[in-house]
Amino acid sequence: MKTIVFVGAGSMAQAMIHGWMKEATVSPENVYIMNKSDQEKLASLNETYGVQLVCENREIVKTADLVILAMKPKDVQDGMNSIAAYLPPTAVVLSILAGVPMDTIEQGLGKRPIARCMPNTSASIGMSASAVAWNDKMESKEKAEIIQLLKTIGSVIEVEEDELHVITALSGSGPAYVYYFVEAFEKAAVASGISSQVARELLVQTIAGSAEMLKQSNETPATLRKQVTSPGGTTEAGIEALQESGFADILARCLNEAATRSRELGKRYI
Ligand SMILES: NC(=O)C1=CN([C@@H]2O[C@H](COP(=O)(O)OP(=O)(O)OC[C@H]3O[C@@H](n4cnc5c(N)ncnc54)[C@H](OP(=O)(O)O)[C@@H]3O)[C@@H](O)[C@H]2O)C=CC1
Ligand SMILES: O=C(O)[C@@H]1CCC=N1
Repeated sequence: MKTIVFVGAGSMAQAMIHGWMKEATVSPENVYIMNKSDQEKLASLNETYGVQLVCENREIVKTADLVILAMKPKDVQDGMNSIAAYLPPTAVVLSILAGVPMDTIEQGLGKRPIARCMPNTSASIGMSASAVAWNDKMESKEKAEIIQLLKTIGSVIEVEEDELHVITALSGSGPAYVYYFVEAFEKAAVASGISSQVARELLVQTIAGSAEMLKQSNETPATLRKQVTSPGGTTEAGIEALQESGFADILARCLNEAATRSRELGKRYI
């Protein structure tokens, strides 16, 4: 995959570019970026990473080996229209759009090898949890190249396309839930007399440590939770408050609402 063209250079494209440049996976001379109108963002990415600008020179799309669709779902048709006439038949397409099915992309850009991936913003530090699905045109060599690219920005698992709605709700949106959790806990700690600095430092390390425990130990989350929970102790009191407040139901609702939105996005922009 020598020449890569990003159609849409926003937050997620930047996270991926940052990850690739940090790991020197891709050479910046081979990465082209385009936006709808935000030239300032393009100039800033050019200055920071040395990546190239498509600008008015759409001819460059003719040299693309890999095109990454990274605009918002509402812009998918415009974005595809802007490159369709230039896209060579050999180019592979990787979409990171929430909800939008590969069928829609095949209709806009022709039957060709297409991958649909759901990364997350932790790509910028090489910690994305990415899931990827393929259409039936994708050959194993192209799959391997895309997996290799995705591995340099974090972990990758191969899934079926219809699983991506729930995955988008879980790990695509997931960082936002964790940040919201930290915001809420920090606010509660400050209200209870701890400084936000102390609360943040302890919370962040607690999350990082717990994530590592989940990765490194062979125990289930429930067993690890029980190891913290002394009978009649503080954790038990805290967990009871979560249970009485319907915490598990709240998270189930969060996941369902986000997955439903992903399905709706897919239908809205066909
Ligand atoms: N943010 C996240 O955490 C994640 C996002 N995603 C998916 O990634 C995609 C991008 O999200 P995100 O980076 O947050 O969005 P941003 O709004 O930050 O970036 C979208 C970019 O697309 C550009 N764009 C819009 N229309 C066109 C067009 N017709 N041609 C070329 N470029 C265009 C915009 O340019 P301009 O500003 O000029 O309009 C903008 O720079 C979405 O589909 C989202 O579902 C997936 C995983 C995680
Ligand atoms: O909120 C969104 O729609 C995108 C998809 C996953 C994360 N951000």
